[in-house]
Amino acid sequence: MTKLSPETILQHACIGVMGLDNNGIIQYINPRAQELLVCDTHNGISLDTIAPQIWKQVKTLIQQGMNEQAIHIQGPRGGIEMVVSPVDKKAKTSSDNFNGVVCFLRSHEKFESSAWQYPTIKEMHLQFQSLLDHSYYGIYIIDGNGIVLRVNDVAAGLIGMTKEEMVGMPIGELAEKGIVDQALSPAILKSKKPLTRPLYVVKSNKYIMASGMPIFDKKGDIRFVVVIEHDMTIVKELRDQLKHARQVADTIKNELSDRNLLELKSHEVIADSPAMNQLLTVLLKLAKMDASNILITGESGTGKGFLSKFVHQNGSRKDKPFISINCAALPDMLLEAELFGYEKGAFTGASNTGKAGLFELANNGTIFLDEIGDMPFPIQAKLLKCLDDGEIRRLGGTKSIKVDCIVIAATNHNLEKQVQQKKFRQDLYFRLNIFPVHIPPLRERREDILKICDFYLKRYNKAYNQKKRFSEKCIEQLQGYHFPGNVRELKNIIKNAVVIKENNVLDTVLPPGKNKAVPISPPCEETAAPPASKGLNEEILAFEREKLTQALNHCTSTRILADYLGVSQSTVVRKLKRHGLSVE
Ligand SMILES: Nc1ncnc2c1ncn2[C@@H]1O[C@H](COP(=O)(O)OP(=O)(O)OP(=O)(O)O)[C@@H](O)[C@H]1O
Repeated sequence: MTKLSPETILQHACIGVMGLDNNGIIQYINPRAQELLVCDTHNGISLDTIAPQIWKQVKTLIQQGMNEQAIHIQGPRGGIEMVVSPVDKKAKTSSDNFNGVVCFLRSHEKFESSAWQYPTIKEMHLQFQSLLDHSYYGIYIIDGNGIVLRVNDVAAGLIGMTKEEMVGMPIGELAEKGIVDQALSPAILKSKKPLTRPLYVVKSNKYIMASGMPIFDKKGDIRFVVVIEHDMTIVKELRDQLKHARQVADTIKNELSDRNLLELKSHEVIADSPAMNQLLTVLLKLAKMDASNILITGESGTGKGFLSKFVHQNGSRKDKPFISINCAALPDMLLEAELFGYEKGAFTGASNTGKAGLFELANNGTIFLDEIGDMPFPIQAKLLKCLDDGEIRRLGGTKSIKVDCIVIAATNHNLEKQVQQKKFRQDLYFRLNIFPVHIPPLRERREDILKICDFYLKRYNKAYNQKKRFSEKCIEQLQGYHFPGNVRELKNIIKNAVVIKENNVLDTVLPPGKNKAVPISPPCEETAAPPASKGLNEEILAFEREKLTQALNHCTSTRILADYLGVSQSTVVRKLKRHGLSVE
């Protein structure tokens, strides 16, 4: 049997073997090592001269007093794995103790093919591949030049391509070719920072949330970028559905509030004109917002008191008290006592138990201050304090009482003018005028006339068991009339006709002399009344006085008197004052 010498074995070894002394002088190099390093060097030559980069690494290991260690180096023909093993293993801490090193060299190519045979590597690879293949997320890896190295099925599916099509392609092409709406990985390569972006894949019609993380080498260059993608299409669909559902809900809500409005209108508040519909919408909003300090202006009979109740009934305090007071109807002292209450013995005639004021009674509810413009100046100051502090003090009382109520004030006066004339406090005006609302006179919203006529005709027909209806001529007259007394006047005209007229067809309902259409009528402010001769004025005043005196025989309060005469309470109070009359 032929004996193989160590030399022969090394000459035929399939791995490279090289022995170096501590200075890098090659003591031995076998043919395979020469092949890998591409040199036909003989012993005695420095490794530094043939492969300076490799020597640099080996030298570092020697200087560090290394143990056996594998390093990966770049040889002239590709990557090489080199296991560097010190000759004197006992001495590990200093290069002085080494007797040189032995290097075992193997090409990466060979090493890789055999590495796959190692169970641990096989296992690791399997785990990595499973991770990629079974991930819920799309994952791909690109190198520092943006070339796709690996991609899983999910990522390829999200883009609408196969894995094979994607591997090796420059990732920038996805955006360049319009497959996705914007680039992520090229931006990461440029900024060298992690980045997350929503992408839309035009090709597959998918919405993706993609996050990329750059991985750096020791020099700080990007070695590769790992991108993880999440399919957001379902989320987007759900969001769209939610948005749609919200829109539907909003529409329903609006429809409901419109219906509420209609419902309310159909019960009591009649409005057909755009102006009134808009006004009701505003009032409804104020009611829902629990807004206080609403100032309703408008001519007498336009519905100021009526709409203040509408606000109360549509607010959160609808089950709490609604207290109304006409500020023009009482003398100063009495008005103050009514509004703020009094303690026993506060004034002559005061009840000896004292009395709560209307503000106290309206607590948690609404107080409606009608004819606020007629409120005496000294009481205005007290009201202002009450609005500012949210508390009142009874007449003759010493302690403050907290009150919380919605305040709605109304007037048919021009309050601004009254402020200029120093008849109304400016600070109170500002305080009350936070939500100003103006009700237009009926003649400026003629669309409402017919509806109001219909509504009250039905109501009074039912109440008085009648079957009256308007003739066309009558409707024309009503629509042409300028209604200085506004809705109140119209309501009274209809009531009168239903009760008094014999014929079921109402041919004319307007009082004599008023049944001619007035084209565009002037406002009904007292100041705007047509000038009359002195004689006529006197006649009217005398007639008024007589009517009032007669009515006073039947009526015990200004409210009853107002109802009896078909005018507002404030008008009655004003006229009584003018004639020096009073209710007993
Ligand atoms: N939009 C409306 N729909 C139905 N009825 C209405 C409407 N507006 C007002 N009215 C009726 O008209 C009458 C007068 O309304 P209201 O007393 O509220 O007027 P006002 O503006 O407060 O008058 P004044 O300033 O003289 O006190 C009430 O009987 C009310 O029912």
